[in-house]
Amino acid sequence: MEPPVPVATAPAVPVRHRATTWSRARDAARELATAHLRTGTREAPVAHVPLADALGAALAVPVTARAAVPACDSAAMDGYAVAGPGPWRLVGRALAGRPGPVRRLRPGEAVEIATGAPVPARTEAVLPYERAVCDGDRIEGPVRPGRHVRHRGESVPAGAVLAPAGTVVTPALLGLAAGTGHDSLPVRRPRVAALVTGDEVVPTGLPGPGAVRDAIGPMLPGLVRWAGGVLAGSAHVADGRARLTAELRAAAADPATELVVVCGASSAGPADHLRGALDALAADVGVDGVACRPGHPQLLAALPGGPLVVGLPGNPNAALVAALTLLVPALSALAGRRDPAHAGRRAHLAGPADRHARDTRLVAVRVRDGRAAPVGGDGPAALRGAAVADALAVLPPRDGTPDSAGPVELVELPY
Ligand SMILES: Nc1nc2c(c(=O)[nH]1)N[C@H]1C(S)=C(S)[C@@H](COP(=O)(O)OP(=O)(O)OC[C@H]3O[C@@H](n4cnc5c(N)ncnc54)[C@H](O)[C@@H]3O)O[C@H]1N2
Ligand code: MOO
Repeated sequence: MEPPVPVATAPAVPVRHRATTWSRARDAARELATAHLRTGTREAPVAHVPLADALGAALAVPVTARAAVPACDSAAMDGYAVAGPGPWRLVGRALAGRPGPVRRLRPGEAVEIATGAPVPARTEAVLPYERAVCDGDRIEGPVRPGRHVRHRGESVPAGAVLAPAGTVVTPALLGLAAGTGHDSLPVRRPRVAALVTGDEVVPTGLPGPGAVRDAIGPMLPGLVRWAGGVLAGSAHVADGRARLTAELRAAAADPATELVVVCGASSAGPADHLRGALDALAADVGVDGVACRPGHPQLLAALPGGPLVVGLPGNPNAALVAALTLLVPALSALAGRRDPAHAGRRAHLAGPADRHARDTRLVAVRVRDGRAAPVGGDGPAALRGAAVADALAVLPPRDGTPDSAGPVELVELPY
């Protein structure tokens, strides 16, 4: 046990005033993570995961079609496969998934055929039922050569590149992969470990007097997955620099961990030990404070030879903003995919929202018809706004940025 922290004490570390601007911090997070990857210190191995588990992950390598689509020349309409000029004599019926009645057609012959069924060799066109005139086994109707026949590989030739590395696996990509013969996909999902700090923080139930229910831990699995990673573990850490240092050292020792998120302990109070712990571990701190509201005491560091560390403030909405500023850009870069939070969407503000003199403000908004209406409830400790918002509007600082009636940048919220 560590001795209790004296009530009146100097700050754990001196308050620093090196805040990075918000937009620079967001860009730096991606740059630092990309540079970190290049050093080869940590990179998630390529995992071949079943299709059902690949949704949302980023492709680690380009994926090519294992099979052509369609796999053979086939009918694009229900009707009659015909050869030569009409009228044609009906010689059988071909259904998808069953062997056809004849291997090849002779001029003047027709086979009744279902959409998707392989056409017999020498088929010149498919005559849809709607255009056919039938009299017993005699068929007539207008056709053009090649009409309503899908040729092998017409949609996807075998071996064609389906999607480049970094593509986020969507339902459509899952369908495409399955349709071209894949049962699994090669993805890269950086592993993230979380340390939730604070003696007062409890993980379940109604918080008793002086206790605070953990509101950040439950946000992390979704945030991490949205950015292309996987939250491999989460631990509660009681306040204390030695404890936090030990937990960070342990997390760094696991070679599978690429990023550690520390919640709380990020500010300048007597129990805020993150910077002290990082100093003890000789971490390289790349972003130390961000000029934004909420969320300014956030940081990004790299442990020597080990994972990146993102420090999120203890206030839950400040933590969410910080996660969108540093964690999501860094993690999506580690995953080799686009950043889902910063997609370049913009909208006009549809209500009053005060700018801060020196810091960028991030305001919870609902976006309708290109207009972003502030929803309120978005102070540092309040998640009520973000919980019902579509996005965060980015309000640049008043000082040095002229007033503008133009649209503001939006930060997407995870779902
Ligand atoms: N002298 C200064 N004090 C503070 C500053 C500052 O710059 N100078 N910054 C303020 C801002 S802004 C924020 S945000 C907080 C950040 O605090 P920490 O990251 O050090 O976090 P704590 O002090 O541990 O907690 C702050 C607050 O949040 C509650 N908390 C903590 N963890 C959780 C959790 N997992 N779920 C829900 N709530 C949590 C904690 O009980 C506190 O109420 O510092 C300000 N102070
Ligand atoms: O991060 Mo604090 O406002 O900025 O809660």
